[in-house]
Amino acid sequence: MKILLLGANGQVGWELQRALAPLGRLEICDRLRADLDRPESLAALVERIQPQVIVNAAAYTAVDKAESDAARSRRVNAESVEVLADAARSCDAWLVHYSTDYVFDGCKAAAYTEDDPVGPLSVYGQTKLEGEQAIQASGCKHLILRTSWVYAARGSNFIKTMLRLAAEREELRVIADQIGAPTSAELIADVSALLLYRLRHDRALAEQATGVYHLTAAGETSWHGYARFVVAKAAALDMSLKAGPDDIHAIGTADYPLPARRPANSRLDTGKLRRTFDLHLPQWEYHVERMLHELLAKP
Ligand SMILES: NC(=O)C1=CN([C@@H]2O[C@H](COP(=O)(O)OP(=O)(O)OC[C@H]3O[C@@H](n4cnc5c(N)ncnc54)[C@H](OP(=O)(O)O)[C@@H]3O)[C@@H](O)[C@H]2O)C=CC1
Ligand SMILES: Cc1cn([C@H]2C[C@H](O)[C@@H](COP(=O)(O)OP(=O)(O)O[C@H]3O[C@@H](C)C(=O)[C@@H](O)[C@H]3O)O2)c(=O)[nH]c1=O
Ligand SMILES: [Mg+2]
Repeated sequence: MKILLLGANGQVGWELQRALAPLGRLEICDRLRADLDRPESLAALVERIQPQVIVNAAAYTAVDKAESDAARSRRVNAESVEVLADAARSCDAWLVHYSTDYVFDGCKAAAYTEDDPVGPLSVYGQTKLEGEQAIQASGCKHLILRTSWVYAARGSNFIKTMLRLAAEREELRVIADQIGAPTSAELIADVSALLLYRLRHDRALAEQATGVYHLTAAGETSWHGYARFVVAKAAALDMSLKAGPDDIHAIGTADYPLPARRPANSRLDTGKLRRTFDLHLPQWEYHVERMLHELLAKP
């Protein structure tokens, strides 16, 4: 099986390089080899490689910057995704693509299911939604995996920001009225590989599996709860910090103005994915602790 991987140097892309390796021959593309800012260049790439699977981990993920850079965000998150989907359709390849909790407005009281109406609050969320819609309209075989609050040992993310700030400052202020599930790139990549393996070996499943799935770790927290957890665990691993968990103050969204609006409820219901593919998703704390060990534990 030939797999074309785009965005290979991102948090998820890097873990996919590891997780997809046993499945077949990987064609690994970074930004230089596959530039999603140039949608017109991508059809020829797919045509040349003739993959059985395209995995797209590239995206414009700078949520605040996207507000003033909508055209580029749309080229990367939507227009290029449309080209990839059309190319996948042409060579009858599966397209595995990642999307986000930010396609929702966050007003629902319970966790969002795949059937809930979308309503993005930001340019990032809107352009990611347009990417989903382009895939659905293309008619290619696809898995759109919506995830949330992604982190990895390699890459920049909320955990790294909190560790840096807690090392520099005696006090932090972190939003407590946005809730979701921190999800590790490692888990996302491992599950992606399992799904592809199942699709390859279960024809009946492959025939009805196309669609959107929510893929996050189990459980939930706020950004504030997440930051406290990270700082407490880092202190226990002897990281030298100026702020401890009790120095992280809970604030409201209104107290932390940013260019992009974020959903108050980012919780995604993962029942469809777990039932369809017979999978278990671990609690969010499990992979966060592993990541901190990877970053901080001394031999
Ligand atoms: N990060 C998060 O919290 C969440 C992410 N997601 C989704 O998961 C997926 C993976 O995200 P994640 O790994 O965290 O993101 P990262 O920001 O870690 O990685 C994104 C990758 O996309 C690449 N990229 C950006 N612009 C282009 C371009 N014009 N051409 C080619 N490549 C480009 C980047 O390249 P370079 O390395 O050169 O910058 C980077 O390797 C994305 O679809 C994202 O929307 C969903 C929910 C949460
Ligand atoms: C640095 C900092 C952030 N915050 C808040 C701002 C924001 O609401 C929240 C998280 O900050 P971030 O910058 O990590 O947020 P953000 O970049 O919006 O993270 C999102 O990225 C995209 C790609 C996604 O798809 C989402 O699932 C989500 O992970 O924490 C504080 O309250 N205090 C702080 O000191
Ligand atoms: Mg089209």
